[in-house]
Amino acid sequence: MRVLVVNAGSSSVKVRLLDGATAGGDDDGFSVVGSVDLPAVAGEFAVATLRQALTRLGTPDAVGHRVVHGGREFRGPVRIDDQVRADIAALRDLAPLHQDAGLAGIRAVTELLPDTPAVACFDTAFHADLPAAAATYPVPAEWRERHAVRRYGFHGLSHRYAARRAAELTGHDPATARVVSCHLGSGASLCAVAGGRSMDTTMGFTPLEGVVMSTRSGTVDPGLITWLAANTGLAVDEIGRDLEQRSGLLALAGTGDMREVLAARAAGSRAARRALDVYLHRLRAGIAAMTAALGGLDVLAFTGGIGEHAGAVRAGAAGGLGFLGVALDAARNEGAQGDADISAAGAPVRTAVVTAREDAEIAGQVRTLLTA
Ligand SMILES: Nc1ncnc2c1ncn2[C@@H]1O[C@H](COP(=O)(O)OP(=O)(O)O)[C@@H](O)[C@H]1O
Ligand SMILES: CC(=O)OP(=O)(O)O
Ligand SMILES: [Mg+2]
Repeated sequence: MRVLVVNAGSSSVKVRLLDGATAGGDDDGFSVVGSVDLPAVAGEFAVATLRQALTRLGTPDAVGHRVVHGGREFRGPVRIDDQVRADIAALRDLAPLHQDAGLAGIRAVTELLPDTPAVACFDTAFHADLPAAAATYPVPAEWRERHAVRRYGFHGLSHRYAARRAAELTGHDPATARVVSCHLGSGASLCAVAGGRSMDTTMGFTPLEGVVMSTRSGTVDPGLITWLAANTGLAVDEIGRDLEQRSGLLALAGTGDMREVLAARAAGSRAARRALDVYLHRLRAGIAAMTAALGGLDVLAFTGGIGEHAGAVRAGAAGGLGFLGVALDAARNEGAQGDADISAAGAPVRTAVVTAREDAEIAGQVRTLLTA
């Protein structure tokens, strides 16, 4: 089955054609036939550009879309129809930038391929069965009941794939392994995975909670927000924008690009050093918290642009986690290209680098749903 995977992010759209006829392999039997990255402007992108891309890539049998928020309704992949599209749109207030991008992708592809079956695959679905202790905020019942306030979690497509792949790479059985998956891209979250199930994760009601990101703060004291609103004249939407777009690495180092942070630190920048120290402090704390949710750790997985390429970040995180049994082989860590086991010989916890393959995960879900 040839599946066109559309991963429409807030700043770019990645379109890939995968062919699932190839059996076996590292990515659920899907090989990438072609790939096109398109710019997205404010969540929209040109149908004409997409048409050109499709002409180059060829005709798919089915389409799979990454949709960030599935709310309470969507607990797994669904065939897209008018009702599903309306239900996805109704969730936009919960993650406006991400949801608008996903909807724009669905709209554009539907226009070009109206008769091709299309499936929505959700970032939140992997976390739909989080244990109540991890999913519940200790806030008034009316918030939880009337406004569906809970911890949803995100990056589920990436975590699900990375946890399984990291277990395989390190000689563990994915059906039983306890894996902490670290998706470190411009957005970042960690996930505690036991036997392929999400047991805890660092993002919550929105993709703002958790570890430090490129431009997002991650977790801050909620009292800070009420204090700012009461005392500074900043409007609530300005505070929200500042926490999402003007915080994180950008706020501390002047750039949200980890490559630039690492280069500036190497050149002696104190701001870059502190930004990295804060990033790693929170990352290690998050990994330890995820490990506690699992009652122990077999495999630590790094994925996403930073997780895959920033050996210094992996070393900085692992360096403080020896007490958990994590230890890296310095040469393997520095030299890692693509999927690799980077553990020190004899380390009781294995550490792996995994290329993020939301596309393979989506294609697999599309095939499973449409052939069921
Ligand atoms: N070689 C590298 N070294 C360090 N960081 C890198 C490297 N390559 C990419 N990154 C970082 O990865 C991040 C983007 O991750 P990615 O997963 O591609 O983003 P997105 O979440 O937008 O899909 C950026 O902060 C970028 O600096
Ligand atoms: C959910 C989320 O944060 O996605 P991204 O990392 O693509 O911004
Ligand atoms: Mg990403």
